[in-house]
Amino acid sequence: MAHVSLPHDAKAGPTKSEVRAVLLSKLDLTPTDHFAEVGSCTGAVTVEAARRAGRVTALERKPERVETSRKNLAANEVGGSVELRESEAPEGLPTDADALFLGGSRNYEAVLDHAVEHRIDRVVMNVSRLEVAGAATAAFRERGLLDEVVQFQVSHGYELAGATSFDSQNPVYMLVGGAGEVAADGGKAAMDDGGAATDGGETSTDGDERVRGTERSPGDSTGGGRR
Ligand SMILES: C[S@@+](CC[C@H](N)C(=O)[O-])C[C@H]1O[C@@H](n2cnc3c(N)ncnc32)[C@H](O)[C@@H]1O
Repeated sequence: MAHVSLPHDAKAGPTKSEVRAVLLSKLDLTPTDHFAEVGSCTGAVTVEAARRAGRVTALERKPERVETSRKNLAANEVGGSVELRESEAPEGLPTDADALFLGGSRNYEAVLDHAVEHRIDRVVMNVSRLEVAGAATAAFRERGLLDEVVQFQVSHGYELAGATSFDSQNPVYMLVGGAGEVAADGGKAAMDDGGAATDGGETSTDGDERVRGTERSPGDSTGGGRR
């Protein structure tokens, strides 16, 4: 897959290429998918998504960043399948998306409500701030959306005195899940379970809260996992 070229920058973003690689593996986009994005900013994720999904609807609340997205999409010869909307989600979100990425966190609870209401199959949110990560994790769990919480940090090597040292990027918290299998009760049962699980670990045998995940180690205690 071609490199993403970003000749136009914004005051935020881009989502770094290694983070995008993990994000794209979680979103698992196919040519039949309609992908919705909250916070296109530089358009780095939008470009990669447009190369994989059949349709992309990308929202950005700041008009100058919509322009930046538009120019970077053009620089990567991506366009036809992408609808860029200047809008603050959940306003402007499509109701028929198969996958949703929250790159911006404003109104994220209402955005997650939209995902539940419209049964969006894959939902991923990237967070860099610790407090927001905690609150967003709870919001995913309360809605029965949470499959995985992934935290990672990328460092780039550089040469120092004939050896290799590293520059590290900020840690990323990636919340991964979806509403494709949320029960008809709107996730209420999962919410009730979540209530039990957020009691400071008192109900957990190993003091370790676990989410419904797909790739678990043998010692993991919870079952289920959608994919
Ligand atoms: C960290 S940047 C996203 C970076 C982007 N993924 C990229 O690669 O350039 C977050 C962006 O989300 C936008 N944003 C935050 N909340 C939003 C919302 N509810 N609706 C639309 N845009 C939002 C911000 O204006 C900002 O441009």
